[in-house]
Amino acid sequence: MSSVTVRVPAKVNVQLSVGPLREDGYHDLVNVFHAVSIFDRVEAKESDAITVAVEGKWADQVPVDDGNLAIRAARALAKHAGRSYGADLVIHKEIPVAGGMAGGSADAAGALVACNELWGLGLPFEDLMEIAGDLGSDVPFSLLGGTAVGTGRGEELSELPTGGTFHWVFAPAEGGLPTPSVYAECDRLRKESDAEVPWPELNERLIEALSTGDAYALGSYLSNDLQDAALALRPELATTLDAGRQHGALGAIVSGSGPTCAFLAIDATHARDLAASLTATGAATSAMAAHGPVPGATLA
Ligand SMILES: C[C@](O)(CO)[C@H](O)COP(=O)(O)OP(=O)(O)OC[C@H]1O[C@@H](n2ccc(N)nc2=O)[C@H](O)[C@@H]1O
Ligand SMILES: Nc1ncnc2c1ncn2[C@@H]1O[C@H](COP(=O)(O)OP(=O)(O)OP(=O)(O)O)[C@@H](O)[C@H]1O
Repeated sequence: MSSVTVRVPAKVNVQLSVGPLREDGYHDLVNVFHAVSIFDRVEAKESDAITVAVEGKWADQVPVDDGNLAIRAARALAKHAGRSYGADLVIHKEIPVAGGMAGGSADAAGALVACNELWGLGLPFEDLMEIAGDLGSDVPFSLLGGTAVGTGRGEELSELPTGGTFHWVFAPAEGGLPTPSVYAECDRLRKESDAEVPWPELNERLIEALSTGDAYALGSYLSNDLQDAALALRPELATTLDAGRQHGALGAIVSGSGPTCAFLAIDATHARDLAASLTATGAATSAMAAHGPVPGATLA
């Protein structure tokens, strides 16, 4: 096989509960991931070395050196297989960069699946999941897709049933937010308020809303413990969230570590209208309608 292409979705966190800071610098989470229909494509072509090129909407913001998560993923897979393999990776980028939608993680997951196929390794899904967890907390979910709860750093996943399709609008913000800075701001705000940080618990009502496909209930239970930190770093996001609510969003939330804002719509038509209103009124510079859940990294 001389070339393999994999399609990988973005995510939104419908519940992100952040526990106390651990000694290793991470936080224990209850992280309810939901994969949505904004996709990066990762193509792997036969080569002697591992290289990466990026094309598409956000290409100029993505590193093409060893810091690229797709390169790190391909290297980790070759190491696991115990041989020196090569692949020219081409990422077609649709997921906002440093936007809280796990774009880099998606590319890492895509590279794992594509190189596993290109190199004929035939490694089982569980092995890919293990390598994924070492690459980043969000990478295992990018492989799995659907809707799932992540505990630990977010890498220990259990799938969650969903009844039907949910419709979303995503408004990326100019310039990204680095994930470590948002967690650090969350810790700083907590220290300042001196309140005890509770152990994160799954919201059973949110799980019920997901399983019954009740968008109204899901909208009312959306929660993100990183939102205050993201808003402290980017106060203008509050205006975007308010505008979405005024245009009838069932819920409006910062996606993960932000700065992308996520709005839950009633149906596909409402999502299209909401996206159009957000951009027409200038509340967002761009807005994308999408739906979820969708599968994780899949051969195209
Ligand atoms: C905000 C989320 O996107 C929600 O899904 C994730 O928790 C972040 O996942 P990610 O980008 O894959 O993060 P990683 O690459 O594993 O970690 C980047 C940094 O985020 C912080 N981090 C991440 C995950 C976690 N459970 N606790 C943390 O404190 C740490 O400072 C870490 O050094
Ligand atoms: N393939 C990649 N795509 C995007 N960014 C990458 C990639 N590889 C490395 N990076 C670096 O990682 C940083 C974070 O990118 P990413 O798009 O994954 O953020 P994010 O969506 O906020 O992550 P998450 O939601 O998982 O916290 C970028 O600023 C970029 O420097």
